[in-house]
Amino acid sequence: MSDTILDVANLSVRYRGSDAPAVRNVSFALGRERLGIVGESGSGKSTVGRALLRLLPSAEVTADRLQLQELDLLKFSEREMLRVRGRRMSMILQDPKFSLNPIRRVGDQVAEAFQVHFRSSRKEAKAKALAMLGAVHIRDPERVYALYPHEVSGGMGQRVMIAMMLMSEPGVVIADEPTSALDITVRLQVLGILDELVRERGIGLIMISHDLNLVRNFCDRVLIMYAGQVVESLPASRLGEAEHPYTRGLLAAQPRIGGNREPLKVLERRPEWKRPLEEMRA
Ligand SMILES: Nc1ncnc2c1ncn2[C@@H]1O[C@H](COP(=O)(O)OP(=O)(O)OP(=O)(O)O)[C@@H](O)[C@H]1O
Repeated sequence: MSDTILDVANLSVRYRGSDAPAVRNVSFALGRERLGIVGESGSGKSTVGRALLRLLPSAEVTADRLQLQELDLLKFSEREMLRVRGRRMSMILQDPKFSLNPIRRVGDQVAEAFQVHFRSSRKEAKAKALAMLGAVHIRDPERVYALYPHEVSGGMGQRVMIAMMLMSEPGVVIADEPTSALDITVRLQVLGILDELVRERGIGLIMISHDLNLVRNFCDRVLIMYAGQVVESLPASRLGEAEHPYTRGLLAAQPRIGGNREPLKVLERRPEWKRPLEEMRA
């Protein structure tokens, strides 16, 4: 891993009115790499992503450290966070339809992302938006610029969202299930674009997913979350050597093409799985 872009220590989140914290003592450092956060539904993955951007008005968020390059985010007011969100750290969500304004042309929305952050002229923002639509491999940027969100396919919409997010040249991108609504060929194209962001633009990418196989093949490192905690953290290439019983259970429950035709294993959760690997070893 190269130099640290984002450093998180003991991040915890409790939603108001809830007895148990949704996220407990999550720590990690992100470099110019692809970091996967994987875990079952409700394990707290998206809450981590939203807490980093402080998009949780109905929750109590605490941490010992939330450092984004030179910025100490723990000291930032809501007003100061407005300049961090989208500018220094961005998020891509599963369904672009919820993030795009349905009554405005997609190109104007991409251009606006530039105008807002850099206070540029409309002409300059349009030129930059067209270049960025080209950079995410949209073949005819002029034509796509003029389309409305309902006129673009899911994969094209996701590329438009990535272009919009890149306009501000963020250092960290959080992608929350960015490809789960896409078919397999389009999914591979979008993953290819995200991969380019890391290799060519040097961003740090956090890929939130429930798909262990995707994370194993795409990411450099993986954090495994269970019941709000990171129970194990390891290089993606060494996932097969995972030791935590929950991770081992997840791996055993993966369907395999071409494997023996056996009934798929069902994951039976145990109370002791709530202990991270280090505690189990101690
Ligand atoms: N706005 C909210 N108010 C109260 N509780 C919430 C809220 N959002 C999430 N939770 C709870 O926090 C826990 C973690 O949810 P989170 O969405 O982070 O999990 P996840 O791992 O991302 O799941 P999924 O894969 O289904 O998105 C869950 O128990 C969920 O019910």
